[in-house]
Amino acid sequence: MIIAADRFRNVFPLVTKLTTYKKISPEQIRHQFPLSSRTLSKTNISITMATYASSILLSLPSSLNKSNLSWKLPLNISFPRHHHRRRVPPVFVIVSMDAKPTILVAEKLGEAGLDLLKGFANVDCSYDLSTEELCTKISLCDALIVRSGTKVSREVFESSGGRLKVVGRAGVGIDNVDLTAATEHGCLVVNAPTANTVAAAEHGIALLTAMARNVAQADASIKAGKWQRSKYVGVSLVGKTLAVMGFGKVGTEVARRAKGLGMHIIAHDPYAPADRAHAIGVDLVSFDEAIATADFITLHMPLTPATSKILNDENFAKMKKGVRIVNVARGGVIDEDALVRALDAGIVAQAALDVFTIEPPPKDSKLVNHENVTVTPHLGASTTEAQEGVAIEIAEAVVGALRGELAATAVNAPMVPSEVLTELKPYVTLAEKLGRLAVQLVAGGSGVNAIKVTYTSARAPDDLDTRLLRAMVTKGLIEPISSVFVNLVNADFTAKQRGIRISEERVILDGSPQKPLEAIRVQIANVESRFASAISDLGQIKVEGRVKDGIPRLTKVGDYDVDVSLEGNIILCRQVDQPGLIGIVGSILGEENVNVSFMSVGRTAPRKLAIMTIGVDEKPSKDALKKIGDISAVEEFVFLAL
Ligand SMILES: NC(=O)c1ccc[n+]([C@@H]2O[C@H](COP(=O)([O-])OP(=O)(O)OC[C@H]3O[C@@H](n4cnc5c(N)ncnc54)[C@H](O)[C@@H]3O)[C@@H](O)[C@H]2O)c1
Ligand SMILES: O=C(O)[C@H](O)COP(=O)(O)O
Repeated sequence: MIIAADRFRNVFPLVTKLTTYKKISPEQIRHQFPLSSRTLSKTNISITMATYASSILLSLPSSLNKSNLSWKLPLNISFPRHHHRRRVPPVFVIVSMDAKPTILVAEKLGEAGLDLLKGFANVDCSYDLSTEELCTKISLCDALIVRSGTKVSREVFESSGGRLKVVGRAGVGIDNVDLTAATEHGCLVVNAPTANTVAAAEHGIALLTAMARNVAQADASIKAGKWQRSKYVGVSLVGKTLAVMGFGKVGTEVARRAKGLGMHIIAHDPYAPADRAHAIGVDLVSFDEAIATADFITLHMPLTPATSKILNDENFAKMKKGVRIVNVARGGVIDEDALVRALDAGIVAQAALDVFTIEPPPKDSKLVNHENVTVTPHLGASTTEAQEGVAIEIAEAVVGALRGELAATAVNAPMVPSEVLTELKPYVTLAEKLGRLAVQLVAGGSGVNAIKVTYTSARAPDDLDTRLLRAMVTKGLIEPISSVFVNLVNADFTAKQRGIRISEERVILDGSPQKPLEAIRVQIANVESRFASAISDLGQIKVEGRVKDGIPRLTKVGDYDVDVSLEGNIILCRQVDQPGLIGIVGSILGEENVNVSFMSVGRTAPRKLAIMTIGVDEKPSKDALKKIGDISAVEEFVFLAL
């Protein structure tokens, strides 16, 4: 008997000439035949002997030409001897006879994208799968496409048994995909970062106007048989100040549209170039100014450790009484309990929310049920047009990745030849951390657009491929301030898209070229710094590092020499060099139970200005940082997370 998955019916006529067959689904096959078996590889045919005495699973690789199959089964298989003794006819379970890969589409995808996929692969559209069902199916799939509703957890990668090569996220945010697990399982993750921008911006405007005119509440009221004209008097938008928090792709499009409504637009984005904002008549302002002057606030920043619950009790208290808030970014950027308190206190007059910390939110959520709150179920990207665009963008990315092409929207680390990686590993870490440090030294409102990376090395340029290092500097520069994930594949693309120019310079040293590099320097031009001492005499933020005994170390900040290992978090202080200061700072941190991993002082001359570098395992509280700032000898300081 031959048991085969339904999609191989096109080959059944061949088979049925020899025997009878029964159609069952791949899940039934897995269920019926435990496949924890050994795999034999013979020529290009892999044969798995199921542990079931009378079953054999054939898995024919996609490279095999079907017309070559002679059906002289069992080809190279020798049956377990007891088969013959017991005269049990063998059961052949055919799970893959097809030249095409299989793509599982686990959430609804636009037709144009599906057509593109179908031209290349077997496409299995199965929606609303439970985790168990997804884990069962995944072992038969080469690629998986999801939106934000499917959790692609470690369990999914483990269940794939190594077959899953690509996960495509049909949208921007990939918080639902376990990237670490994907990378560990050698699975590329790609997303579609641009096709839903306009849809998200339009939804932001829809919520803004619907909220201001009580559209949802009035609609519910009239449907409940009421006619409450005076209850639902709204507010006008024209002439009001709208603060756009996060001036990236979506924020910029919201700003453009709100200008057309006659609103006055300000924006806060520590990393957006001011000239791009000015070009559309928007002023970039500080966070505090934005929230204190706005009549309406619209959120468009990514969810990162720095933006998590950024709208909290403390910041609601700084807002104009009666402010109105729109969120189509991520639920986690608002402290939802604090928002309920601010609504009850009348600080926030209304809120319109598309996204929630937990999705779907609990039925009894006070926030969702608040009468001054308008909600939609994460619909920002849900227009026909955006979903067609996203579907095409993701289908092209997934097909390209399955073909082995480099993906411009890859979000996790690509494979790097192991010899290259082994040699460059500490420099890769150094490059990323220098990028992270440099961008955190930029003062809000400065914009980041001109970066220079200098490599000092005794190697000839041809013997040192700096693409990986440049990508890692870019990753360090962009990831702390964005929802974008950067790697070797997408680094240049991402930098260009954000208007960041990265130039490279090589300084060739005399001497032994044994070490790939002596030092890496990262400079950011045309910006102000949160830590003035980080500005070099050339007027640029400058950080430099070296690898010593395999450990990446920071060796220069601005024109000051320092020497600290790049791990944990760092507090940089500029102070007048004097005895006892290290002790004072140490005890402030000690009182807070913040573990100090190292302290080092680099000075220009005894009792003159010095830079103290303090490594801390935890982030000190605001109070502790303030106490450090209040020490009279401390002229400036900054906390930097690595
Ligand atoms: N509701 C939806 O369906 C929907 C659709 C698309 C995007 N989104 C979400 O919207 C957000 C923005 O998406 P995008 O495509 O514009 O991303 P983007 O990366 O283009 O823009 C994000 C901007 O936020 C800025 N930023 C970073 N940290 C900041 C901070 N602390 N304060 C202010 N600004 C900060 C960045 O510099 C960047 O310019 C993301 O969270 C994304 O997941 C939601
Ligand atoms: O991150 C995104 O692209 C948006 O939040 C849209 O998510 P969705 O594809 O689940 O609508």
